[in-house]
Amino acid sequence: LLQVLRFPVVQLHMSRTAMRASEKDFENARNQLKLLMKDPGNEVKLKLYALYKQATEGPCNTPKPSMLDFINKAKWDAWNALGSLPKETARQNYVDLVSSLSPSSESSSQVKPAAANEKQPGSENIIVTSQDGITKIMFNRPTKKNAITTSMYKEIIHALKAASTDNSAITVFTGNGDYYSSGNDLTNFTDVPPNSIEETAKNASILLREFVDAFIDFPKPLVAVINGPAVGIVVTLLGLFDVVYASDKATFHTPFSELGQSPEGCASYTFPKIMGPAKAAEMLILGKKLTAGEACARGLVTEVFPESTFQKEVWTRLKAYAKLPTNSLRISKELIRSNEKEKLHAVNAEECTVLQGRWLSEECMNALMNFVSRKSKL
Ligand SMILES: CCCCC/C=C/CC(=O)SCCNC(=O)CCNC(=O)[C@H](O)C(C)(C)COP(=O)(O)OP(=O)(O)OC[C@H]1O[C@@H](n2cnc3c(N)ncnc32)[C@H](O)[C@@H]1OP(=O)(O)O
Repeated sequence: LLQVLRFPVVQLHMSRTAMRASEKDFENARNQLKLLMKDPGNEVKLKLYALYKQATEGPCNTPKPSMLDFINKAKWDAWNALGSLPKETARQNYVDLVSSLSPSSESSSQVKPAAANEKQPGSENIIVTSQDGITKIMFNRPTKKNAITTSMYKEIIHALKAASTDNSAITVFTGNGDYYSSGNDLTNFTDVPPNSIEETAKNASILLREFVDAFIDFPKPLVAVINGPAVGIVVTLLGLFDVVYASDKATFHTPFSELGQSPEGCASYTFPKIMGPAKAAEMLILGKKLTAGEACARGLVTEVFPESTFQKEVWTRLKAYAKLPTNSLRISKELIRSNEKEKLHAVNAEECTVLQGRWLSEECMNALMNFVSRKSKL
């Protein structure tokens, strides 16, 4: 059986290293900043200040300046808004932001704040655009029902990091085509040499943990615009979103037991909190597929719209929300979420460890074989 399932050879360690800015990258970014020809404007300068302080000193720890001390108050607010963002993440965000200001930047997942509806170079499966105060991250693999490949996980991590410091007020995930997303691309796990299976499962677990961490730490309002059916990880992640709008043709399915797997995306913690343990078990253990209306009644979805008016109504509303004061949006989100962060990181770590074991189980391998041989469709 192990020889039939050949897992893909992926270089997750490499990418992980690449995502973490070193002290040297940080120092280079500081020098690069001094060479900037154009003033990036006050908003960006405040972000740079806040990220620098967070990266070097950690969370804001100085007394709040008086209301009349406008400049120091603005700086303090910007730093304080970063809450408990880890030093490492702040350092990476600082490097990303400086890199996005440099005209010579060639970063493939850089979000260009002013560029409306522009595709990221070299990244067709995930399209990131920024317009009207909204950064939109779109799954764009409609022929495969927007299934998420290994490289798409990495691109999303990068896009979230860039979006956390760009000029947008809110960040929105949606799907292109008839599906929101069919979840993990099952072929991620079907083309690996037998002697690399354990290492690949370990690397996948590391990548998954980093991917979910990026959602837990995301500082701005995160909105899901669920245009169609959603399966697996894109459903579990919804517990980490702030608002979920769904078309009435959307469905929500977490068939983990059928796949020999177990919940991820912190759903083992967020779903029982959102809908109560009995309803959560029905989804996460028994794999019950919900309609959009049912998901809304359980509190997983904020509001359901008729498919005929879904896009128009939702985007009109989001554009209006994106005009709200950005610091206030962040601070309110921080208040709602910060108490949970430590717990969520611990849950994420535990879920990834359990899944790593599941991916090596015979139950999981049989399910993947069934998918590949087209014997099973959910
Ligand atoms: C770093 C690793 C992290 C891992 C994190 C773990 C996450 C757990 C999960 O996300 S579990 C959920 C996994 N997803 C599924 O189990 C869905 C599998 N797909 C299906 O059941 C069906 O395809 C469907 C119900 C989504 C749609 O069925 P339909 O009959 O309408 O369409 P097709 O089956 O013909 O699909 C069209 C083509 O798309 C390919 N495809 C769809 N989903 C996936 C997928 N998840 N992985 C890989 N490929 C997928 C499908 O194979 C068809 O391709 P083809 O045209 O080349 O045959």
